[in-house]
Amino acid sequence: MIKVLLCGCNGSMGKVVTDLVNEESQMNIVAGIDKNKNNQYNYPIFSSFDECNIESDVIIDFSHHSMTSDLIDYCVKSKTPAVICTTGLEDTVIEKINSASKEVSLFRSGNMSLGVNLIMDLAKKAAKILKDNFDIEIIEKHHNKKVDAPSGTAYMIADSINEELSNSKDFTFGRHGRSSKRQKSEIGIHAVRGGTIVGEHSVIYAGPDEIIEIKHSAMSKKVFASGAISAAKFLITKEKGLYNMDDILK
Ligand SMILES: NC(=O)C1=CN([C@@H]2O[C@H](COP(=O)(O)OP(=O)(O)OC[C@H]3O[C@@H](n4cnc5c(N)ncnc54)[C@H](OP(=O)(O)O)[C@@H]3O)[C@@H](O)[C@H]2O)C=CC1
Ligand SMILES: O=C(O)C1=N[C@H](C(=O)O)C[C@H](O)C1
Repeated sequence: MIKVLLCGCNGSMGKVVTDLVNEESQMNIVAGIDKNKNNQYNYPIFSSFDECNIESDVIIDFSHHSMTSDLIDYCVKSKTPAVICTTGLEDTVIEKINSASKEVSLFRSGNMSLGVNLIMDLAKKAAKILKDNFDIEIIEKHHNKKVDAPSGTAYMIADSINEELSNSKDFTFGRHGRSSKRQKSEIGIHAVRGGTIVGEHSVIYAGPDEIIEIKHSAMSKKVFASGAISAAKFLITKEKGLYNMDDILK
């Protein structure tokens, strides 16, 4: 039985992960971490890693960026692998994850769905073929409870396109103003928030007299929870290191 510690267990994603793990025969949540200790589950909830005295085989984290640094300290100290799905991480925390992965196995992805990881490949390929003749804009749409903007996925897509173009692009976030004419080197990134939109990402390539659009829509939060559960099963078989969805999909 794989013992899971679920970080952010009382959040929207925490609830979906709990329901899906309950359907698994070889996996079980042994404890949760959440600042809100209101308990609707059959496992104990701790408000911090310091309080947590229950051993686990793997951590699944859908919580808040302010928690990630403590999560990494706990992973290193307890040698527990973690699937980090939380977005909005500061650069210093990303660096901390990268160096901690020399001591423990960590998996990080801003989007745990199969589809987004496929469109990242398509987006890179399109950018390479279309080169400088096409302006690239990314539009992401999410529910009105989302804390961070732009989304982790929008950053992932923009970074992978930029890498493909030898890091020649700058990111412009939510363009506005009287003198805000688009520059050739820009990738525009725009965040829309409203209602219960689960998560939509479009990459638009606007060229002379034609437009190409690559789009992914998540229809429920289950795709992310199920991706995180698959990543947890994958991670516990791996040596220390940093992994992402590419490692599962290849
Ligand atoms: N990689 C992926 O595929 C996906 C990533 N995400 C990311 O996962 C994260 C969680 O998303 P979601 O479930 O929608 O968010 P929620 O806000 O619904 O859930 C987060 C939970 O963490 C709790 N929390 C907040 N701050 C702390 C803290 N400092 N210590 C302990 N617990 C804390 C919240 O408590 P309270 O409500 O009291 O603040 C809440 O219960 C986000 O970063 C989101 O972007 C989401 C979906 C997919
Ligand atoms: O907060 C969310 O809901 C989501 N967050 C992730 C992100 O920031 O990209 C992934 C998904 O789109 C849902």
